[in-house]
Amino acid sequence: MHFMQSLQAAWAGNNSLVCVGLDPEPAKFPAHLKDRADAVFEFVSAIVDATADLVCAYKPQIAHFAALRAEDTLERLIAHIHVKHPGIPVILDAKRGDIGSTAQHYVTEAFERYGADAVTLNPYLGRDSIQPFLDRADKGVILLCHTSNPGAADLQDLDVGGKPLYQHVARLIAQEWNTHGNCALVTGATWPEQLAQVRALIGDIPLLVPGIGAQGGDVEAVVRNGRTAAGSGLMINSSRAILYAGNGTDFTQAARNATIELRDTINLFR
Ligand SMILES: O=C(O)c1cc(=O)[nH]c(=O)n1[C@@H]1O[C@H](COP(=O)(O)O)[C@@H](O)[C@H]1O
Repeated sequence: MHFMQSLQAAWAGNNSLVCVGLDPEPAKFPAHLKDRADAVFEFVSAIVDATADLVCAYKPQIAHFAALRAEDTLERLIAHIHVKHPGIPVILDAKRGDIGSTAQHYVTEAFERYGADAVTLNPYLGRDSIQPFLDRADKGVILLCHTSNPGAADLQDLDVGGKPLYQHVARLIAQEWNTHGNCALVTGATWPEQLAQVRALIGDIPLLVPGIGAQGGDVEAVVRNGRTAAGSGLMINSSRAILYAGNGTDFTQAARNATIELRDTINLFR
């Protein structure tokens, strides 16, 4: 199924706008898992199995696996999600962006090697760097627009011809790059005003919104400023606040409870 169809189905089927970020940090794992040979897979797959009926997507972050020399674990994890929880889309958070000939290899990496349904990309090299991804109409192309970190303002808020740069990015993607309807944008939860500005520029294009939970973004402001007229259109990501909600033998139950709480809080404001 196409990414956008899977996302729509998961939004509706699970009545959830929650995206769980899969960012393994072994130092934070429960003690009983730490010494196990396959701890990373056991941890992240257990979190997935405990939350799959509560989410609209999963977002594994590639550096968290690569830094551990665990790319093979990432491949197995994505295959596990597809087999055990078919229909839940997987966003590979890789934030790629390079000249077109190299971008083609990143396309192969994301969609053939890892089997992701969507990938995060940095748009600042321009359209030709993104075109090989845009051409994959079945896959989601999720482009950084206004990121969640404090330094987002350094460049993304710069005035360019009377408007901040991020608004040019939003308009360009919505009006020119989204010809196959497979684009989404990243806007951080920590910048709710900018989130509202982006929503006003892009119609119903989906937004991936990281920055609630550990980064302190406000869920109500995100939903009110980012939802579509139908009360949807958002993939609200939380990683650490769900993954490490507990660190005992009941860590999956703690993650499940944190996900339920987030889903229900979001749904209050839709
Ligand atoms: O593209 C992203 O996912 C992303 C964009 C952004 O602007 N801010 C941001 O935090 N992220 C990612 O979202 C996740 C946030 O993790 P938590 O702060 O633990 O919920 C991390 O994997 C980040 O790499």
